Amino acid sequence: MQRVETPLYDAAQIRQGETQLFAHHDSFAIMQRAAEALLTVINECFPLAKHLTDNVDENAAENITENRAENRGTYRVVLGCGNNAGDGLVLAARLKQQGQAVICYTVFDQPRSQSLPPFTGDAAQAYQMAQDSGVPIVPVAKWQSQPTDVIIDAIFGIGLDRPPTGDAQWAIRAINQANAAAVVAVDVPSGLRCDTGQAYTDVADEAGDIDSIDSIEGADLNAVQADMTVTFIGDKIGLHTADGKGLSGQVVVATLGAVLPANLAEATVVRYHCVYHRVYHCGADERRRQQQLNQSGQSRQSGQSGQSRRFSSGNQHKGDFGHVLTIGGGQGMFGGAALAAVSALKVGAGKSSLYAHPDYQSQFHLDGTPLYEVMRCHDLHAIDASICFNAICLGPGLGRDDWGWAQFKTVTERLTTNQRLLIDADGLYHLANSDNHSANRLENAIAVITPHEGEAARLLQITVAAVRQDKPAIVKQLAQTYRCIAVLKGAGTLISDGNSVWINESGNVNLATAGTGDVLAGVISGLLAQGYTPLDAALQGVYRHGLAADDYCAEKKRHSVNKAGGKTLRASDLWSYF
Ligand SMILES: NC(=O)C1=CN([C@@H]2O[C@H](COP(=O)(O)OP(=O)(O)OC[C@H]3O[C@@H](n4cnc5c(N)ncnc54)[C@H](OP(=O)(O)O)[C@@H]3O)[C@@H](O)[C@H]2O)[C@@H](O)CC1
Ligand SMILES: [K+]
Repeated sequence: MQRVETPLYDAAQIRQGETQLFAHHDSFAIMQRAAEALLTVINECFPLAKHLTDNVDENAAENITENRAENRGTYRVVLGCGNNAGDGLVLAARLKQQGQAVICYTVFDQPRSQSLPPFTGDAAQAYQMAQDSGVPIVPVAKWQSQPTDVIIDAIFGIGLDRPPTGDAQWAIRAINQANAAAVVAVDVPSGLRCDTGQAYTDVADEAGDIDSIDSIEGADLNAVQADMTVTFIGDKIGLHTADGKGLSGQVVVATLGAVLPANLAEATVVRYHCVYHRVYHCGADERRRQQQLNQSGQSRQSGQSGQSRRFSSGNQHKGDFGHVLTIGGGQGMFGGAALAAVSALKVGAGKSSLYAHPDYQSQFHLDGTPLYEVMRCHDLHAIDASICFNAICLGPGLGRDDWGWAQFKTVTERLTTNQRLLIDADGLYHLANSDNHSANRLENAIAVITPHEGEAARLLQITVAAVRQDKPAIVKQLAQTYRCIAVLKGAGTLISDGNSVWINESGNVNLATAGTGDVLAGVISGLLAQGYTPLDAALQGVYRHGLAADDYCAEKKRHSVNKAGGKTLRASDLWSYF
């Protein structure tokens, strides 16, 4: 499988790109290029309204009908006070020149002196251009809820540095509630922090305790929900993770002629997706090499592209594909461990064993169905995990009680060098509560940890709100602190080896369902057992897990961003799509 990576940048790096551009080009010409890129995308993607609802006031409907009869669209451009607004103003002028019905709304007060333009620099020139083209420019107080083809959000771009308040906040809400066929964000959806993907909210951002997601769940986002974002100079981190993944819609990059560093090592964060070759063939030499690696317990060197050690000569034994031991399933919590153990098999592990609470030792069942394919492990002390198992998956449904803690201790105290280990769920709870000894032992193991935001907060002894403030930095910190590969789960899941950060492209809101994390733990463990490096196992596991959810949605004809909020996926549904 080949991994395709594209660099993502933060605002400071984008500003460097701007500086390079301005050394050779007039800055207003660059703004015009930005507007031209917006115009092209809007004309191609949203050629007149398609989805106006019936629920509109009559006058507005007449206007729309009139415009439609003349083959004209209606466009509303909402302006802030900086160059993001400048882009919007030039776009408005160009739309007007094309004969479209366009109106601009300003969210900031007009200057006290009417002789001064409300904008400065390039945005002032853009304002003049829009006025000369006859574009009406009115305060946002005149906003009426009437249907529109396209709303263009040009309030804030990379210059946003504090929560939107007053008219800006009001305008963001108005855009989100508007009856528009599409909302196009200029550069960045307003209210979204482009470096981290965290949106401002209507409640204090510092709210939230360690491990408590609920305390800040449900806050209204104070940011524009876009269908499409046309972003300039280079692609931005915040458009692909955390709140940004859902708020940005489809992202289109217009470089405007800027050349940012192509060397991925220079970019702090990359976005990736994987290209699949469904059948892996390899010759005798490769098989021999894989056997040697197996025997020595060494990991395969990772590269830009990771190839599976699986091969399809048709002459392999199930032992050739790795054996996973899942340790979990405390009292009343068997389901998570079972999901993980089966998932390891679904991604190609040869064998899967499960060590669970004695309550479950007689027979393994999931939803009433016996798990024939999962073997029982009876005594953790009696095994030498490094010999019997190629990977250990520690934590799904383990429980936070004494039994769970005892199993955690048994495993971590017996970790041998190069033991392949994934820690998830309650395993992470115990890791956070154990002394540094356990973290140090992870250094010797080939380890992957898979926390969600709450677990990450606990592992770093900070609040969930602090995790959300900068997830790219947090995932790196997790990898460095625990000396392993860290996977920070959520929209736009992040993976880090302590140096670089990857953002996964696959997956959708349906994955926010009980048990999907257990499936991911099993998937990554299954790949670890097959000989993937921990980084490849994490990257490919997260990608394949997301892709399975995307395939599920495509098949059920349910879209990944479901504005109605309906979620129908059950964790075990993913198995059919691996
Ligand atoms: N330069 C280029 O090459 C190109 C630039 N381009 C475009 O320019 C955009 C960047 O423009 P920008 O720097 O003027 O910042 P922008 O995002 O418009 O914000 C304006 C000002 O708002 C203010 N402010 C911030 N937060 C606030 C808040 N919550 N509430 C109220 N005010 C707030 C803050 O000013 P302050 O009030 O702090 O003085 C800030 O400076 C970029 O995203 C792209 O679209 C493209 O044309 C491509 C070429
Ligand atoms: K914007």
